[in-house]
Amino acid sequence: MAKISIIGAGSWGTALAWMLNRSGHELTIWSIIPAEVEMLKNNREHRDKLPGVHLPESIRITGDLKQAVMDREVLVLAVPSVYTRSTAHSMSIYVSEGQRIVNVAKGIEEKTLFTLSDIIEEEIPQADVAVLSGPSHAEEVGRGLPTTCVIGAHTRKTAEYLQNIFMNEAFRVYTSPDMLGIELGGALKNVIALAAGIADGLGYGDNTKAALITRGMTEIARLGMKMGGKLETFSGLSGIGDLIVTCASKHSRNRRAGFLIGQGYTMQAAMDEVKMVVEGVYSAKAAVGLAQKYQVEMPIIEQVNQVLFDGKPAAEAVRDLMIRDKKIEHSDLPWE
Ligand SMILES: NC(=O)C1=CN([C@@H]2O[C@H](COP(=O)(O)OP(=O)(O)OC[C@H]3O[C@@H](n4cnc5c(N)ncnc54)[C@H](O)[C@@H]3O)[C@@H](O)[C@H]2O)C=CC1
Ligand SMILES: O=C(CO)COP(=O)(O)O
Repeated sequence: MAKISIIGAGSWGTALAWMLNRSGHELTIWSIIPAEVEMLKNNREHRDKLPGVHLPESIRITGDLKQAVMDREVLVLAVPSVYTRSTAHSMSIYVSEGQRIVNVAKGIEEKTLFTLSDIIEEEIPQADVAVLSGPSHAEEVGRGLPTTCVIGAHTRKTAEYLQNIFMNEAFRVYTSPDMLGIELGGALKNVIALAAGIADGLGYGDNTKAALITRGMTEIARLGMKMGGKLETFSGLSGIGDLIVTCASKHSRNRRAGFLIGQGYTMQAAMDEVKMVVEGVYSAKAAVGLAQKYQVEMPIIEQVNQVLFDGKPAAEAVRDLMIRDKKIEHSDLPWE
C-alpha cells in the first residue's frame, strides 16, 4: 500500500482521497485554505463541494505543504488549473528526484498555452509527472459507482505503477503513452460542454446536443492531432468519453454554467452560482490561442468565446454556426 497525498481539497481531490483510502492506501489531503482544512477536520465531509461523502479519520487533513509532499510515493495534484503553476512552484523544494506526481486537473495555461503537465515539469523538473483523466465526476466516484479513466505517463513503468495504485473494483484504469492527447481532450471538452449547456439553456433539443458533441470532438481532434496527440486518444475515455459525460451529466459544472448563460446569466453570475471551478471559461481563450497558433478551424470554440467574453447573444452564436459555409463532413474523405 502506498503513501499518497492529494494536493487540493475541492470536490475531485476529496473524492479521490475517499476512493484511494478505500483501497487501503495511506491518504493525506492538503489545502491552501486554512478554513477548508479546519472544516474538513471538524466535519470529515466537504459539505459545499462533495456533500454526503464521509472522510474516515484515517485520512489526514493538513495545511502544511512540506508535510504533505515529503516522503509520499505519489502526489495527486488536484487544484484548479489556474493554481497549478503557483502550487507546483510552492511544492517544488520538497519534491525528491523521481517522485511521482499525477495531475488530475483539466486545463491549458492561457498565457503560455502550456498543458498542465508542461507547467509542472517546468516548475518541478525533478518529478516524474503523469496525468489521470476520463469521464469521472467526483459525485459518482465518491459513491463508488463504476468509473473508468486513463493514466498517461512518459514510461510504461510509471503508468503501470500508477494503474496498480488507482485501480479497484469500482475504478478501472487504462494506461497510455499519449499524455498530450489525454490533456488536450480533458481541457478542450470543457469548452464544448459550455456550448452544450448553453444549447440546453436556450431550450434546444437532443439533436443540437448530439451535433455539438460530434462536431466539438472533430474540432478537438483536429487541433489535438496537429499538435501531436493521437486519434485513438480522442476516440477514447479522455476524449469522446469525457466529452459525453460533461455535455450530458447533471453533475457537470461546465454544462451547468453554460445552461445558466443560455438562460441569460452573465459568465460571472453563472460561475458564482455553480460555486465550483468552471474550467471551460479558463480554457476557452487558450483554445482560440492554440487554434491560431496551429492554424486550425474551431468554429464552436470561437463562438463560445464570443458569448463568454464579447457579450454575443447565445442564440445568435448558434445561428452563426448553422449558417456557416457548406462543408464536406470529413475533409480527409473527398470523392476523387
Ligand atoms: N469535480 C470533478 O468531478 C472533477 C474535476 N476535475 C478537475 O479537477 C480540478 C479541480 O476541480 P474541483 O475539485 O472540481 O474544483 P473545486 O472548485 O471543487 O475545488 C477547488 C479547490 O481548489 C483549492 N484551491 C482554492 N484556491 C487555491 C489556491 N489559490 N491555490 C491552490 N489551491 C486552491 C481548494 O482546495 C478548493 O476547494 C479541475 O481542473 C477540474 O476540471 C477532473 C475530474 C472530475
Ligand atoms: O471533468 C470532469 C468530469 O470528467 C468534471 O468537469 P465538469 O464538472 O464540468 O463535467
